Amino acid sequence: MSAVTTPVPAAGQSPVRRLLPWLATERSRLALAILLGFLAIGSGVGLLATSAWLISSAALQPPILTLEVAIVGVRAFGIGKGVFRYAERMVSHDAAFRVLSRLRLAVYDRLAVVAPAGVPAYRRGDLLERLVRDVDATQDLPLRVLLPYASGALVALASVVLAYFILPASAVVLLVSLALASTVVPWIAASAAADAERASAPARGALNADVLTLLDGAADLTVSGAAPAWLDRLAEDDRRIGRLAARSANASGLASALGVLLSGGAVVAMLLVAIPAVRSGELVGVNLAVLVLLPLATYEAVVAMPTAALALGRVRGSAQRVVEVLDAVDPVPDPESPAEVPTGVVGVRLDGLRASWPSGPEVLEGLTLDVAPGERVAIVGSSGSGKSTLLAVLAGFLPYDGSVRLGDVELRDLRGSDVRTVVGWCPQLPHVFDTSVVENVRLAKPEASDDEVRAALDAVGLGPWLDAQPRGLNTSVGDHGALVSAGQRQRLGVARVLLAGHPVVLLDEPTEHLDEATAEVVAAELLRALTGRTVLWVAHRPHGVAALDRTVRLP
Ligand SMILES: Nc1ncnc2c1ncn2[C@@H]1O[C@H](COP(=O)(O)OP(=O)(O)OP(=O)(O)O)[C@@H](O)[C@H]1O
Repeated sequence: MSAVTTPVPAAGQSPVRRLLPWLATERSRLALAILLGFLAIGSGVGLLATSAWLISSAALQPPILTLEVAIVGVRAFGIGKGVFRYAERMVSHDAAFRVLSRLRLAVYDRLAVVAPAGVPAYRRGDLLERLVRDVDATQDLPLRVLLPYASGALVALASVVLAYFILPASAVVLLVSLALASTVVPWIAASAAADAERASAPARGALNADVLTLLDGAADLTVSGAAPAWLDRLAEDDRRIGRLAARSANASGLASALGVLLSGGAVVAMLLVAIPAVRSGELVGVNLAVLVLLPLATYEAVVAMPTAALALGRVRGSAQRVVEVLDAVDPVPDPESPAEVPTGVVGVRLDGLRASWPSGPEVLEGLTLDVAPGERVAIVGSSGSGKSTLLAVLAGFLPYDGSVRLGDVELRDLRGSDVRTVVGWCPQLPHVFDTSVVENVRLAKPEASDDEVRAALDAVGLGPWLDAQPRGLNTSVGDHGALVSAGQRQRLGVARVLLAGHPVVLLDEPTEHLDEATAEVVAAELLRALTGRTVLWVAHRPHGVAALDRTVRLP
């Protein structure tokens, strides 16, 4: 289960709203970041306004003392702008990364809970893209959407109030221009790029999936002459992402142009309002410069809003893909009050067992079988008859109807993690990690000594092969076992199960890739090492099976 506190998302909400509870976990840091952002942009406005006043006043050559406060103000605002911006960046990124790490852990946790049968059927590269890039993209919600909008709106409001006190009519000019720049311009930008922003995350997922397929299947694709077609497909994926990025960039450029037009227009409008006010004596002359520069300074508060609107579209696309993983249904939920784990040598009893894969047809249709404690049973049957499915049920990865008892305990009454302390499973194609032989086997029992690992490897007949390797136990197996044969890879998986010492052992065709003579020897060794444990051995071929206690045929 999760090691961190993660908010429970309410299903049915929009994907972006589903992220808000995660943001709320960092609300104090985010509030501080908004305040610092306000002070940073506010210092910029203060700097320009004070400078304008200072320059205008200095032109009238007053006694220097009357300018002292403004001179200090210019310095303070100048320094404050940089210092506050730096502090805002530190605090906001700290908060965003904390949220991000919680969200990523929640996604991992979900995948760990629902795996393997409940992992959504995305292509591998696409799932990777969701875990990495899409989770990363959600940091834009606090950094590029929430903060610019919140601190920008505060500064805009403060500037309008300042303008009001200098000349009420100027506040209206400023308010209209800022309102247009913070609502209409972002809306235009977001509308122009909406489709592109929504489509960019799935397009990246497709590219990633295609790259992985090409890399994984490079040899087969090259031999079958299909590689050029896949390269063309990648090029098309790439062009599609390029087109989407160009549409976003065009929208962003359009927003910048409109923003410049608006701020320029506001300066002209300010002049039109302020000059008559100076003539009529309503406005002190030196404040004219302040009012004219105010829209330019305040523009910094709204300049990020179109970008924020575009970022929101992007976040929406990515959040949707992250939420889909978070919503993946656990096919075998843990019971509310789990039963005690059975101890000692455990038998397995199936009574009317029915099981299927999620959204697939029923594979096991009422299987009954009694395996006594310590008995070793071969499970045979035609391809697709459900042998591996039976093992997946026994390992607690698939839900079932009927009854499955481990010792005296019904399997569905146990926690999944408890089931797997009793039952060890070596699948047909065990995963090997790109590390040494010893580390690949030791992951089943991290505290095992080299001698224990070696004994397990001997029991699966890998002793002579290891003796011939210059690096022995430290021999590397390569990426996906590229440096070992299929039979060796299979036996590394079996050695893992042997080492872990589960009372019930499920082996899915452990001698599948071996020649007949080797298969007989390995099977005999293996059965010796498994003495005293209950074994269900799925087999296609008869090698070694004769030495088991009995054979059960699936219909
Ligand atoms: N991970 C899975 N997701 C969905 N369906 C699956 C999955 N694994 C197997 N199936 C389906 O379950 C059925 C039984 O498959 P299973 O692998 O249990 O048969 P098997 O007897 O072990 O076959 P084989 O001898 O060829 O390994 C098949 O129709 C298959 O399509």
